[in-house]
Amino acid sequence: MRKPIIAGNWKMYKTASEAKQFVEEVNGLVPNTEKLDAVICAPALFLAQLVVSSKESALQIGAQTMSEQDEGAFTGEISPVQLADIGVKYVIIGHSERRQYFGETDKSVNQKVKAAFAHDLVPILCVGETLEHRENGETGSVVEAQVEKGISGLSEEQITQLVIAYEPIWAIGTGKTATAEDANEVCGIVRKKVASLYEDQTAEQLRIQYGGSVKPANVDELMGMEHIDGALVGGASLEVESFVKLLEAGSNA
Ligand SMILES: O=C[C@H](O)COP(=O)(O)O
Repeated sequence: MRKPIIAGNWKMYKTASEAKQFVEEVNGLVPNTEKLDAVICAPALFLAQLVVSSKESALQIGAQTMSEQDEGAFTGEISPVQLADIGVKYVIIGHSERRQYFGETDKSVNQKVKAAFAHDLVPILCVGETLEHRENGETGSVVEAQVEKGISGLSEEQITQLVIAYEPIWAIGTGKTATAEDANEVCGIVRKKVASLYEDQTAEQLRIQYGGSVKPANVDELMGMEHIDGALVGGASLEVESFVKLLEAGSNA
């Protein structure tokens, strides 16, 4: 039985006071922690404050990206050492916006995933195809390649702790959701790929999220699918009401 994980990705939204207020409101509304991992991945600027604000609750705080380096002359970067030191638990790695706008590659994504594990952060490794890939029938091969390169060199144990988020790029922020069946099919491809590289029981423990216009209206159907263990949520994680509804759906899945 895989524990569901609902993670909000706030991207570059909210001010410090809005972020603090959100977390304080959500704190008491996070459902049973035995049944769900609830995470907010906030802008780096707010992480330290939010770790403190969420201390008494089950809400966990994640970063949206990080450097693969522990330290050094890398202006503007934030290291896994620094994230772990302030109590951050999760980090999104290789989000399609990072790949598209900030030049992240499968190679750098793999280095970041390894660096996260080296500092006891849980990486949420993002993969997903463009609309063009999908229309050309390349979804499976594109996602398989991203998975294989992204997890290269990880141990069996690390795979059981890893989270992979399947996010079709054409569904991000567009209001277009993959059908639950299509999303499940690709998440199944991800699991099968991992099973071809690791033990079957390891692949069975891997948690796979779907991301792309997840909202209260479609989350139940998505969470009901065999290979979908959670959601990585942008827009609908920005409002307390909709985020809490997603958490409830996750804990009932
Ligand atoms: O990381 C989250 C995804 O990019 C999905 O964003 P969205 O829920 O706004 O479509």
